[in-house]
Amino acid sequence: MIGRLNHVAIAVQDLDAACAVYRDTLGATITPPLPQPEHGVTVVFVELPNSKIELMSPLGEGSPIEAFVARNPGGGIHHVCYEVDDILAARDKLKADGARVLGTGEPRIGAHGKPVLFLHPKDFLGTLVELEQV
Ligand SMILES: C[C@@H](C(=O)O)C(=O)SCCNC(=O)CCNC(=O)[C@H](O)C(C)(C)COP(=O)(O)OP(=O)(O)OC[C@H]1O[C@@H](n2cnc3c(N)ncnc32)[C@H](O)[C@@H]1OP(=O)(O)O
Ligand SMILES: [Co+2]
Repeated sequence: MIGRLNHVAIAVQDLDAACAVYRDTLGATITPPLPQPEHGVTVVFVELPNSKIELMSPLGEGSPIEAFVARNPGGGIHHVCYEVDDILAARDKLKADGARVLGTGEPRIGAHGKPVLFLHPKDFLGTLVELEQV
């Protein structure tokens, strides 16, 4: 069901400092910061030849990454995002298998303008999983 790895996300408190690490120290190409108010984060993508790293910091009140960043003040890997062809079919299969789909259970538009859903980390080996329909 899952296809390519779309991105690995790293949550940080200070997005500028995180960008400096990837741009200046690691020599990567990064995109400009993109506020995602519906998701409560500001994101920057690090463009790699075979995938992407999503650097993100909390935006606004009640950000879903607030608690994670408080627990990991120096930053930490937050989620992995896999591509799927049909996000509703994937969701329905996962729900039937007992996986917890987060939020309302309805896909929302993510940072790439495509529908995304999140799956509870406790159901996937301690790793928060994002699905993106491509
Ligand atoms: C823009 C878009 C895009 O790419 O297009 C994005 O990525 S937006 C990316 C931001 N959006 C999201 O993450 C949306 C989905 N996420 C959520 O709804 C939330 O972050 C939850 C996954 C429900 C966690 O929320 P929160 O940390 O407030 O809950 P909590 O403190 O009660 O944590 C419950 C348990 O889950 C664990 N836990 C929490 N976040 C975790 C994570 N990222 N990875 C692994 N485990 C995690 C906690 O340690 C805790 O375990 P213990 O009970 O053992 O202590
Ligand atoms: Co993401």
